[in-house]
Amino acid sequence: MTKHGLTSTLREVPVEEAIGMVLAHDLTQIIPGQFKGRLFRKGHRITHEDIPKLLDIGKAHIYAIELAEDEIHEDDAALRMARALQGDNTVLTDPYEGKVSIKSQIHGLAQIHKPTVDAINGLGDIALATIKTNTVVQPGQSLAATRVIPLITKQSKMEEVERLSAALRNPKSQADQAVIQVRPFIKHRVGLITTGSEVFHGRIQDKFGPVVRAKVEAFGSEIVEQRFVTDDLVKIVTEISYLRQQMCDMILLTGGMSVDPDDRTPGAIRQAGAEIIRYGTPMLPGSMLLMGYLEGIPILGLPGCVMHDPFTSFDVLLPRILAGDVIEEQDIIDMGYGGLIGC
Ligand SMILES: Nc1nc2c(c(=O)[nH]1)N[C@H]1C(S)=C(S)[C@@H](COP(=O)(O)OP(=O)(O)OC[C@H]3O[C@@H](n4cnc5c(N)ncnc54)[C@H](O)[C@@H]3O)O[C@H]1N2
Ligand code: MOO
Repeated sequence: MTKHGLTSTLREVPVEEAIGMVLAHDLTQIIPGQFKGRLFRKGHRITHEDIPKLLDIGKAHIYAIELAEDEIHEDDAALRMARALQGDNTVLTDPYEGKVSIKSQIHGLAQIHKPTVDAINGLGDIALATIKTNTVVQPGQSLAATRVIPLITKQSKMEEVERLSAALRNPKSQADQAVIQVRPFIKHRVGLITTGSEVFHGRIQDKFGPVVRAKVEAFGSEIVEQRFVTDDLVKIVTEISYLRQQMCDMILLTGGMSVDPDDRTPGAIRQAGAEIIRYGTPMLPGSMLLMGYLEGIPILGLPGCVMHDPFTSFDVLLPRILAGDVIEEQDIIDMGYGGLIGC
């Protein structure tokens, strides 16, 4: 019995009979003047092709580990864990040195269930490292890696990982979720309203529209129409109604979001009948952003920094909305912790 409560034993085996067995120690090869290093590492599972290589370094016998009934090799354990964790739009790498990576197959939004990740890492002997939930990922990007710390571990640990993962699954319901999955972006028809008399009267060129358009298009959605309007509450409300009639399924307004007398945008969004989730978002930059819903469609007031700063509260909310999340007040509150980007 080892400190991990294992009962596996060491056995001396002729190499010809060792296929499929697990090497109990590193094996070093030395070719004078050319190479000195590890030929096989401890834990390697011996294959048919290994036999001549072992005979070449003078090994007629090796020490192999014989697993007890309730034990599992690190590679099998890592794979079994990864299979239990993986959900939609993910692929697994082959196990290597007790590690399996879970990667995204698509451009989408990573969804990682933190309470389950924490519970798994609480079990001991196994490590599950993940990226943060709601991260935008590209095809091939790693989402998580599982690793078994000892060479051999108890099957019961894997059963616990499978039990924790299965507890989240509910295939017949909307709430069905894997511990690690990626959601695709849904194509939205976005309407854009650019406020500001200086832009409307042509005193300055619109710099906001191109920035917002590029961000929306990066997720596969489109700006179907951009409307320009002065700092007039009634006129802004009229433009919101117009875009609603054009069957836009998301409305964005730029400018006029702070405290100057000409900042009419938050008032207009309210006047249009939107439910305001939050005006004021605890992130810098992006603190003056307004998140609301108008007849169920997302409506956002974007402050000036969205045009200027590369990453703001808009870059947190936009991918979530386009992946189909309905933003609640708690989501906005949660953005403050870690939300100081620089301003
Ligand atoms: N006393 C306070 N002042 C400011 C606050 C505050 O809380 N209290 N917040 C600051 C923050 S944070 C931001 S962000 C800005 C918010 O700006 P607004 O959204 O109100 O933007 P505007 O005042 O309309 O314009 C700011 C600036 O950007 C130019 N602009 C606006 N739209 C366009 C466009 N489409 N193309 C080109 N340039 C544009 C505009 O001419 C102004 O120069 O407020 C801070 N102040
Ligand atoms: O809302 Mo400002 O938008 O933080 O720079």
